[in-house]
Order: sequence, then C-alpha cells, then structure tokens
Amino acid sequence: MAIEISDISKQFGKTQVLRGIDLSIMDRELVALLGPSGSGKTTLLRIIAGLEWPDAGQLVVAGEDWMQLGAKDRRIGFVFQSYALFPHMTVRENLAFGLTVRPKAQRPSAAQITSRVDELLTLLQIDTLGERYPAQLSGGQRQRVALGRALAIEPRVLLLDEPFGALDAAIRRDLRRWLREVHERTGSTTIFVTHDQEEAFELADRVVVMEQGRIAQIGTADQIHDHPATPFVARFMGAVIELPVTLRAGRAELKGVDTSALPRRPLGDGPATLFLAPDQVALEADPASPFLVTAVSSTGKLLRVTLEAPGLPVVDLDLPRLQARGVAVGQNFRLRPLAGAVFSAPRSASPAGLIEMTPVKENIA
Ligand SMILES: Nc1ncnc2c1ncn2[C@@H]1O[C@H](COP(=O)(O)OP(=O)(O)OP(=O)(O)O)[C@@H](O)[C@H]1O
Repeated sequence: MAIEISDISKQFGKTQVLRGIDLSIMDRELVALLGPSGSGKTTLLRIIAGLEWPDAGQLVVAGEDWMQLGAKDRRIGFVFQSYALFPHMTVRENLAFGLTVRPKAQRPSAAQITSRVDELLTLLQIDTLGERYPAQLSGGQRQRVALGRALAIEPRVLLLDEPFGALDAAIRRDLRRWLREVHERTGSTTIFVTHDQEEAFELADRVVVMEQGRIAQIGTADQIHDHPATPFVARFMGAVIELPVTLRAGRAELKGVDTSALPRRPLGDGPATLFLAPDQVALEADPASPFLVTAVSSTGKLLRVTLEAPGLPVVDLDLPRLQARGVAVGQNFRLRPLAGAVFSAPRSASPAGLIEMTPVKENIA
C-alpha cells in the first residue's frame, strides 16, 4: 500500500508537534522514522494508525482517503514497545485474538484461524511456545508474539513504535534481521519509529529524520550519512565536532586541519562550519599545528584524544589504539578528516556562544 502524507500538522495544547509533514511511502517499503525524543515520530505514527487526528493535512493510502476512516477500518498492524500481550491468554490465543474478534461476516472459520496461527508460529520461529503464557516468555519472544499478533490480521500497513526498545543489544540485532525477513515475506508497507540510528539504517529502505515536528531529511543510510542536509542532521549523525573554517574554491581551510581527503564542493567562498565525527579524523604529527594534545584516555576499544587550539572549541577524537600509537600529551598534531560536512555559516555568535547557520544544499562528504 502506497502512503501519501501531505501537509500534516498537529498541535497538543500550545505545543506544535507536527509542522506540515509531507511524506510519500511506496508500496512494500520499509521506512524508519528517526529523531530525538519529542520530534513527533510517535504522533505521526498514531495519526497513520487513526489513534490520533491531525489538525490539518491529508492521508491517502492506496488511493483511499484515510481521514474518512476510523482506526478499526484501516486494517493496520500496530506494535508498541511494551509488548501489550494479553497475560491470561496463551501465545496461540494471543495470535488468534485479532481474527476471533472480527465481525461474524468477516471472521475466518475456527479451522482457518488455527491454520493461520500455525503459519505465524512458524514464521515467528516460536513453534514450540504456542501453549505458553506471556509471563513464561523472554522479552524477545514476547515481542515476536506481539508482532505476530499484529501480522495475524494481514495488515495493509504495519506500524511499529520502538518495537525493540526494551530489549538488550544482542536480541535487538537478531530481531532486526528477523523483522526484515518477515517484512519481505509478508510484503506489507512498514513504518517503524526508533531513535537508534543503527537500527534505522540497518533495517529501513529509507530513513526519515525528524526534527521538532518537521522532516529534516529523507534518504538512504548512505545519503544521510554522507550528505546530511542540515547542521542538525550532521550533528544527529554523530558529527559533533564543529570547527569554524573558511571556504575557498570549495575547500574548507583552517590552520592545523588538512582537508585534502574531503572532496571539493561548489560552495561560495567565505566563513563556514566544518562538522566532523570523532572517529572520522586521523592525526599527523606536526609541530607547526596549533592543535595540542591535552589529554589521552581509554574508552575500552578506542582512545579518546583531546586537542586544544587557541580560539577554537576543544576537539575530542576517538581513535583506534593502533592509530593513536605515539600520540601523547604535550605534542602538536594536524587533523586530517576522512569525512565531514560543511555548511556555509554567516555566523552571528549569540550570547550563549551558539552559532546560527544558514544551511546550504551542498556539503562535503
Ligand atoms: N496526548 C498528548 N498530549 C499532549 N502532548 C503530547 C501528547 N502526545 C505527545 N505530546 C507531546 O508531543 C511532542 C511529540 O511527542 P511524540 O511522542 O510524537 O515524540 P517522539 O518523537 O515520538 O518522542 P519519543 O522518542 O520520546 O517517543 C512531545 O513534546 C510530547 O510531549
């Protein structure tokens, strides 16, 4: 089912939670809504589900106006972070529930329901757990059942709100892979909410990055990672080091920073900000560089190297141990970014020292 969302806005009291969301999702696509807490992800999902109504905007699914349809007529599978299983029902009964409560005319026969539940138990790889109660399941197993319950009704659209949020990292990874397979086998159009980048990029065909009720960027993992559309997206993707640079002939220039590994971009000359991720910068010994190592500490796998240069923000890098060999406090190093983004920056320092920037389309990857 293709989903067309146009100009959807939503306000709760005085808080504008969604500000004109436009989003087209293709039939059978798997899309992640990614963004910080409070950016409006869940609200958008609930509007698609019919659990919330927008103040303005359109929602058309497979050519049908869903603003005219109540939640129960939308045939949606919804999975929440909290498993929401019925505790007094077995796994089988939980899976069958959505079918047994259908109006008589649409209800499959008992035999059909049994066979559908059998199918789901196999698909979910929980064949042996059918007679157990939710309390007798692990978190990962419960979440599979919750997903199975959502899939039982053969939903036209599957919506998941932080479905693996409460599980530990290893189980999350397993379930992700498994969800991707389930998605491909069932062919449903799927939207899931997460604030975990890795989860979004690993699972989704396209990721929608949300910021304060707006879409900041839509794209594949590579597009968003390599070409963040705004400073917000760059920061959100982990490029938390911000250095004031001067753009000349498409190249960011700053004493002590060698940007030759970054491609030139067709940006106008002038002041700009270079955004770098702490693990995307190499160090080269250079006594003439203003960047002085002031601290080195271990974070386990990586070494955290702190550098300071007069008049610049403190730079914390995370280097693989091997790469950081020979890096010691009191030495000067040149920064050599391997990736980064640049945004032209007509800077006007606010009293808090924040920098206001006008995002430009092009940036360095
Ligand atoms: N029913 C409600 N009444 C009032 N305010 C609400 C309601 N639901 C959500 N909000 C507010 O709307 C904003 C967006 O909430 P939403 O849950 O959509 O964000 P989110 O991006 O999903 O965040 P999170 O990752 O924390 O779940 C928040 O400021 C929240 O407090």
